[in-house]
Amino acid sequence: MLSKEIQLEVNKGAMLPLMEEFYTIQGEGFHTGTAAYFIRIGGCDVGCHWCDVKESWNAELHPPTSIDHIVDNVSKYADTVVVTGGEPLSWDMSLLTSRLKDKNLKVHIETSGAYPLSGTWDWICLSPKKNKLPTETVYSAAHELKVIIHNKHDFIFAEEQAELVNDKAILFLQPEWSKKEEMTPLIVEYVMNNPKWRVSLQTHKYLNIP
Ligand SMILES: C[S@@+](CC[C@H](N)C(=O)[O-])C[C@H]1O[C@@H](n2cnc3c(N)ncnc32)[C@H](O)[C@@H]1O
Ligand SMILES: Nc1nc2[nH]cc(C(=O)O)c2c(=O)[nH]1
Ligand code: SF4
Ligand SMILES: [Mg+2]
Repeated sequence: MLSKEIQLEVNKGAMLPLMEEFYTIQGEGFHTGTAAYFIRIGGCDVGCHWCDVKESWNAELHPPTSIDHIVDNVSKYADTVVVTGGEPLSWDMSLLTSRLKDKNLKVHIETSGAYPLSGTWDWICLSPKKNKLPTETVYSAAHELKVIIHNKHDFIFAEEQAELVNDKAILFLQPEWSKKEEMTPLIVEYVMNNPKWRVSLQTHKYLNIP
């Protein structure tokens, strides 16, 4: 249990349950191949059975960390920071993103969109999940839509989500890692037949980097 004082700071978004931070190459989606500093915030109740960071789900396992501390570390590295999780929109992202913007950083988010949008973002990657669908605020602001393909039905889900996202969003299909041998060839064929979509791979996993 957090003390009342710390809980208040977390509620304001002045402290956040930080799981890990690392400097790496963005592995997925539109910005694949570019250097970025990742901040992974704990806490997610969406429950994707194939999630590759289940250790992030329980926020209580990750120490509430002041955003000043988080921001001080970031600016030593690249000019782009990616906030991910867990589900970062479980928390109020306003204070964190405004501090990052004060440092002239480009601020990106990886989100399921399951909670209303908070914060100011240069790039929003929306990866919608069937279990807990995105809120309208995220559909309308997303810059890219990245749908994970774990089985054939996910192509139908992808088309439904493409109808709901704003029409400027760039559309990606990404194989679920444990099914990649089966799904990647289907994605390749699908994108050739439906060229409004692009392929996204988890390239960091092929490169053996974080
Ligand atoms: C771990 S999530 C954290 C951010 C947010 N909760 C979300 O789902 O967008 C980061 C990205 O990894 C993707 N992802 C998670 N597990 C995956 C897997 N097994 N295979 C492919 N992509 C995966 C998610 O869809 C999301 O785009
Ligand atoms: N290199 C690298 N790129 C990523 N893009 C999105 C990631 C995430 O977990 O949100 C991720 C990640 O964990 N590592
Ligand atoms: S929404 Fe993101 S962090 Fe949460 S379970 Fe799904 S993939 Fe994992
Ligand atoms: Mg990842």
